[in-house]
Amino acid sequence: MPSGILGFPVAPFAQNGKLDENAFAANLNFLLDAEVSSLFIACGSGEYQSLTRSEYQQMIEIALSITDMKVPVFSGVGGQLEQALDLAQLSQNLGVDGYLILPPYLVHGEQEGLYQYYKLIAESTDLQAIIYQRDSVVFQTETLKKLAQIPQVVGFKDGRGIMEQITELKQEIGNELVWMNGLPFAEITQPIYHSLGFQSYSSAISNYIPHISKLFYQAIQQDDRKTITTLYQEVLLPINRVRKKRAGYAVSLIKSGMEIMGLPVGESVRAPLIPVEKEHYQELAAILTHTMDRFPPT
Ligand SMILES: O=CCCC(=O)C(=O)O
Repeated sequence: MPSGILGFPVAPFAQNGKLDENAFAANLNFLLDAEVSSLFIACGSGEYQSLTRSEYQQMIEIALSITDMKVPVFSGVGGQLEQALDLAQLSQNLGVDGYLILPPYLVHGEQEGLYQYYKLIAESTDLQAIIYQRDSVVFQTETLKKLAQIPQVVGFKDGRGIMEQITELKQEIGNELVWMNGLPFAEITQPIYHSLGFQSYSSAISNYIPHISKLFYQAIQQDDRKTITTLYQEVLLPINRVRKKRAGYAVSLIKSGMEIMGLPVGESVRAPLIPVEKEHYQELAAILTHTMDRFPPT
């Protein structure tokens, strides 16, 4: 199971709205050069909800080809149950190492229903399965305990940030799972999650300023409070303030950050996401200019 900084590439779309395979490959190579511990393909930042089945397959095939087993590759599966089961099988057939099970869409489930949804998907293949708590899903301890008993279930990723709940989950279930911080801008809360024993997190900014991700991760590991505070004040909190200005900026701001840093991605996102507005784009550009001046990549 991966630990440390988890890479979550985007799904670049060309001017014609189609998946830009070359830009996607460039994003993957950039993340590999940044030494992320693993790649999570077609998840939230990869606009899972908007991909066609063939785009999904293309992204996984490109990722497996480029990584060439250098790092583990996980895919996103979820939403409508039958689609999730189909994509889980496709992921296994293509050769991924595991998948992140995203929540169901449109409906809120009772605990028993959530248990059955994640169990059916996790048991549908032999792959490593990571339970992703986000949006409509909040697990009770007993539910996650039962899921942790499923052999394929190896990890839990939190995207809700309910501190009391995840403290109890971690204390009650412990080392039966690998624990990951999966909040939209995980660096912001990672010092807290680290203290709870969550050693890994999905890093959106590793798509465009990976040296900051690594600097921050190392500062947390070494309890270097001075560096943590400096990065919070000068980089992370300013970016997060822009991210919070519009729904969906957790994804579209990644593409703008990559565009500003000269990475070939294009800014288009698929509805209901919206591209970053000019004013916010300029705010992010100013933050990144300051970031590169103050913390140049070594
Ligand atoms: O990129 C940050 C969050 C990534 C994530 O959890 C997802 O893509 O689902």
